[in-house]
Amino acid sequence: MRRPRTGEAEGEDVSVTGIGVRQAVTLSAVVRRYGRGDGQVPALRGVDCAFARGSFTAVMGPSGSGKSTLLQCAAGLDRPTSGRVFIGDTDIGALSETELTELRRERIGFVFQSFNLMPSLTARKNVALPMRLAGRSPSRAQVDAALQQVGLADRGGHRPAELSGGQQQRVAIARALISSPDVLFADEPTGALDTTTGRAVLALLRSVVDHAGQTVVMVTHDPVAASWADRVLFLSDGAVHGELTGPTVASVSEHLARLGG
Ligand SMILES: Nc1ncnc2c1ncn2[C@@H]1O[C@H](COP(=O)(O)OP(=O)(O)OP(=O)(O)O)[C@@H](O)[C@H]1O
Repeated sequence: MRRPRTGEAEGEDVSVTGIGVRQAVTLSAVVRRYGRGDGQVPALRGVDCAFARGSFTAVMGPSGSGKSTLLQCAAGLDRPTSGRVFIGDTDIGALSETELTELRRERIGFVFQSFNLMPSLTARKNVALPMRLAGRSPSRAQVDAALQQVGLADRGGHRPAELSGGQQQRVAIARALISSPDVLFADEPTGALDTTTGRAVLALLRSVVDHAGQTVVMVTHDPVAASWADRVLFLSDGAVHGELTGPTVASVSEHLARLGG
């Protein structure tokens, strides 16, 4: 079984000294409120956490606890109401929209539950699309290498409808990996998959960390999916409520039950 590697210690410190050196992503006192006045919803109430380079973390918690909001803020897809988010040592709140777009393109990959592939494009063209939209044409070899990494070297010419759900998600992961991002964020990547295909996607995320040294942060409701991670961070009501290193299905389920999730 996997175990957290050296340097990926329990209670990883969130202090400024670790930023950019050991941490791929750091959130400091992050608050995110939606809406205004009486209708305001505090989705995150002051979150401090960090994700070590080359680690796989699952983020869990009851529905509405702020998991997706945390991921969106960490990935620079949403801006916190207050607090700071660092990718490596870059404070992304200090970036202009153009700089943030550039940083997301170069250093961050995002995978969604619903794959979000273009139905009319082949797997190869889907994988190449973000780079093409950014005005760069990846080489055929680059695209094929990304498809190879997710075990779909022989499916490049297929359209999404000709692929299984698990294969479609692997194409989406190849699309996220083609720019060799430091961090891959995944929001319920196995939520729409059956157990077997979900396991293949989790094995792939695991190998992205173990073999490519990238950092994966995954939101999930599933204790089995979370048990593939090095660490589980629990959220409840917009705040961090504990973490587990070396999670097992049983320990994750027990912690979730205590949170009421
Ligand atoms: N765009 C939005 N506008 C208003 N409120 C929002 C918005 N997005 C999220 N919220 C609220 O913020 C809180 C946290 O939402 P979030 O989606 O981050 O939770 P979650 O833990 O990912 O939930 P789930 O497990 O159900 O997907 C919830 O109360 C939600 O209703």
